Amino acid sequence: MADGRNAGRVPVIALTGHLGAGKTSLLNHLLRRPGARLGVVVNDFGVLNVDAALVSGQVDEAAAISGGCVCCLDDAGGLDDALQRLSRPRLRLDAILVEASGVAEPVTLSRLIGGSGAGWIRPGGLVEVIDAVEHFRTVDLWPEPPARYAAATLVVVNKVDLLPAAERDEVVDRIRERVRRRHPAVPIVTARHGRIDPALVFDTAADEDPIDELPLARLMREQNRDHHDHEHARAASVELAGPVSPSLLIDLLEDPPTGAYRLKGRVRVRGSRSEQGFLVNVVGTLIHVAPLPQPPPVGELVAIGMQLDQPAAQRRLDAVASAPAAAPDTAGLRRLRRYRTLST
Ligand SMILES: Nc1nc2c(ncn2[C@@H]2O[C@H](COP(=O)(O)OP(=O)(O)OP(=O)(O)O)[C@@H](O)[C@H]2O)c(=O)[nH]1
Repeated sequence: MADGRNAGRVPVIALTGHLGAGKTSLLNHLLRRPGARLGVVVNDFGVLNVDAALVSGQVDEAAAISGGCVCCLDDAGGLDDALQRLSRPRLRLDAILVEASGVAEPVTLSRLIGGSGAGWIRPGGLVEVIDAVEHFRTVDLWPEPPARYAAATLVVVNKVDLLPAAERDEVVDRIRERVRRRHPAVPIVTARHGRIDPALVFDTAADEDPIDELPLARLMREQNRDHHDHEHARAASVELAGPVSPSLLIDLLEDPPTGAYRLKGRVRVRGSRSEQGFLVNVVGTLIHVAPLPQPPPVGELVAIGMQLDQPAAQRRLDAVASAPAAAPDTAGLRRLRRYRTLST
């Protein structure tokens, strides 16, 4: 999605989890992924605990919040300032990652990001990292599952390598069951050292991206080609040669294909006078619709998820691509504009 950088707001993704759950490991893993320009906000008293080479190579500007936990600051001024700085268009970031301190409250943090008036950003999801070994001793201690599960758009059950092999499935199932009780639809993946597929979290460069735009990315991509350290997400995509039906598009955004964690696209719709372009993004239940300066000559829709039912997702995307959109669909346009208004 080459012009997404210029047209869309920068997604802000929060990484939360109890002390020592593996947030920094997950952050480092994401930063190691070539092909994305990332900004990082940590509220760890200014200590950016990532490899210095990675920071200088891939992160354009790191903003650190001092003064403790972001969600405890009176006016969240620290977070807003950091997001303001990192979302400046000249940085052309693909995503901003906020690593919360181990005591941050995910529900509050998610509200702070969602309600932030800072810069050109949009909420990009909240990844809750769970320590599979310590979880029932530290976080999930009461009969009711913790409220923090409800704020997550993705749950990563980390440190599964430290569970005795004979107990692994049982413990992971128990965590899954507790999370599901609070948040039935949230995707849950397991990981070692936070190694999840970065495609779940942000857009990464495709092999066909121009070499001079992302030289470092290309280099690392080539180096990493045969080095698979995580399970890959599945994806389905479709090219949109013509305008789409806004009603069908919104139906898709509100009820994504089974197993789709992210859905994104650039589309053209027919208005009463002219065609308009929109950038759409779904993460979990977050829907974001932004106008594009120009309708894209050719659009696309992409669905991504670890447990994506790929053939079913392909059928849903193909249905949007092939449905006739000859006449302006007034009711659909109204629904699309409502999301656009909610997204600003
Ligand atoms: N064996 C194993 N160790 C892990 C895994 N993930 C993280 N660790 C280790 O656990 C420790 C804590 O991991 P971090 O990534 O620093 O955790 P954190 O959530 O950022 O910690 P705080 O910032 O202190 O809250 C580090 O020593 C990691 O190397 C994992 O999946 N397996």
